[in-house]
Amino acid sequence: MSVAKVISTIHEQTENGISEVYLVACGGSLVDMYPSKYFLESEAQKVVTGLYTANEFVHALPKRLNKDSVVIVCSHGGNTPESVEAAKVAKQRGAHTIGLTHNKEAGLLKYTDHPFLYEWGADSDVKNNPMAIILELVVEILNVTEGYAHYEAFKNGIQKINGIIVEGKKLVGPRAKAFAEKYRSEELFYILSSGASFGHAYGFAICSLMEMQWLNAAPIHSGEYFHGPFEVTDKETPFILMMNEGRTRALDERALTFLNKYAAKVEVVDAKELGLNTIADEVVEFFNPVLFYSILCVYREELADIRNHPLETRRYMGKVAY
Ligand SMILES: O=P(O)(O)OC[C@H]1O[C@](O)(CO)[C@@H](O)[C@@H]1O
Repeated sequence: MSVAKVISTIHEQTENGISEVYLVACGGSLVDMYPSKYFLESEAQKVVTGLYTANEFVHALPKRLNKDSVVIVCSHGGNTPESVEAAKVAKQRGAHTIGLTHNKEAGLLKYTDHPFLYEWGADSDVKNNPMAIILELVVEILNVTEGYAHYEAFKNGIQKINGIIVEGKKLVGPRAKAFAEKYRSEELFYILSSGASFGHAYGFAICSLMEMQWLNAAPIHSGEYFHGPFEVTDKETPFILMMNEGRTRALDERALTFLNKYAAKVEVVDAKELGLNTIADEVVEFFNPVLFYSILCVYREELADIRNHPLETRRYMGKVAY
């Protein structure tokens, strides 16, 4: 079933229209949901949104959850116990569950009213990857519940984003190599961004650097940088700044101005330079994280290569009990 059909079907089944959207997952899958939380919190006047790591959803279930709620659960492998349990709990409460996974045998599907088996891999069009599908789901929810004035502009952006990424990857290829060469021996990185992309600052820190490279890392919201974190700025500490297109660019620019003055190890990934501004102004900000995820994959691959630490290497995950 298409995204639009799934949402209209759910909407017709509700008593008073969809009232809440809960976005629930773990790790990288949770990161993919952040742009949708940002979108709904920014654009919706009535629909309430919650973003939960799955185990917190299970242990601290929101009281608002009801039969007019939509719970979107994403699990790449489809069997993360916390995520499967979250879908089960949501279903028990009578909510409408949408499950996204790359595994057609996923345990998650047992508790999913509306499944999406998505594409994955470097060759897939990003509009068929979970981050874009979840964004489309929430755009559709907003459109059926309250109406969304920039619906067509958003749809247009969805058609454009993969082409922008293909060109962007070519542009950053040599830079990512130089980045890996320069930073190969660093053990700590701070990752800055804002708006819809803050989730990806968090994701690059916890998944790409901590999980996949066993490096220390922390995300910093570009706005929050001036409210504590900037005190650690010096010429030795590396910062990666993802600069957004759209309303929160001013926050990223302010951070850049300070970093240019007081830091020396600053890597900038700029959505404007990468051509994101060909997407309409009203919706462009929601596409920043889709771009940054793919572009930062080029950086992490170069880093993994030069450090001789494959991205799949794990010490604990799938090896010990936890
Ligand atoms: O998306 P899934 O399969 O539920 O996996 C969640 C897991 O995947 C990762 O995001 C990436 O390996 C882990 O952080 C997390 O434990």
